[in-house]
Amino acid sequence: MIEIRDINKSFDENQVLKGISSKFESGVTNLIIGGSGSGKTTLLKCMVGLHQPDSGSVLYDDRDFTPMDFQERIEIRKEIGMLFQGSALFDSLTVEENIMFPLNMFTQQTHAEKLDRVNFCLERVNLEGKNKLFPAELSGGMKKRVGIARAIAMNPKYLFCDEPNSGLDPKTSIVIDELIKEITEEYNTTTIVVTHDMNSVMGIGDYILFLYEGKKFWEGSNKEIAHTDIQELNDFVFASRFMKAAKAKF
Ligand SMILES: Nc1ncnc2c1ncn2[C@@H]1O[C@H](COP(=O)(O)OP(=O)(O)OP(=O)(O)O)[C@@H](O)[C@H]1O
Repeated sequence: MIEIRDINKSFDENQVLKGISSKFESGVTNLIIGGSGSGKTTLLKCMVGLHQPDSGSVLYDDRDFTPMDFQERIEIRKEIGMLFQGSALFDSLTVEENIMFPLNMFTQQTHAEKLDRVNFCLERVNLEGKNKLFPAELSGGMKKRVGIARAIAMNPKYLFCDEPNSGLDPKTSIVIDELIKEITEEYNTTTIVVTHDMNSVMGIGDYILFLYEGKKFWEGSNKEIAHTDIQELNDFVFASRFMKAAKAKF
């Protein structure tokens, strides 16, 4: 479980995060949603230590991450898997080398042990045998799956996904969403997904945190979101004519 308490973050005069508190449970998919510029990525970066919040705390299973120095954070960092926007694979490395990267960095395992783990992760994302391909030889959906395989290589307790569906067609997006949900439930990870994708919200949003102008505006599940009367949330989630019509049928 990850808890954030009263997170504030400004860039010069621009206060981007305004006192955000929330709890993200393990074994469920937690989504952070909100319009462009509402502070989603900044919050994610504050949580993983890429930004230092001005005030507030981030607790990983009761371990306060915020006051820790670089060295102290390493233990928690080893427990974090990240799926970056655009997959962020190393183009000059093969699929196998990409997935092995965190194992080389953080473990003392033998090559055979690391290869076993790579093969296990590749199988888990349905890409067995693709070890020697380079990212340029993969489709967008395959790249995301390799990104997920790399993110789970260290058997993480915490999984962060930044816009996992960006650039994917709707069908492939659902495959990626389902994979994230399955992995979360199978390994009981605390999973946090930043997304714009309303199919993800309705499909896998066990817990949803809606940010609006840097504030926590609403929290709840995908079942509850269909019945909310909050104008700002409705305008965001049910923005299209199709979604408005679909909502009327819930
Ligand atoms: N490193 C930075 N320096 C200065 N301002 C920043 C920085 N990072 C983000 N901001 C500002 O913080 C605000 C929120 O940005 P953020 O990227 O967190 O929003 P977002 O909700 O993730 O948006 P999007 O959905 O478009 O990715 C924006 O006004 C942005 O310009």
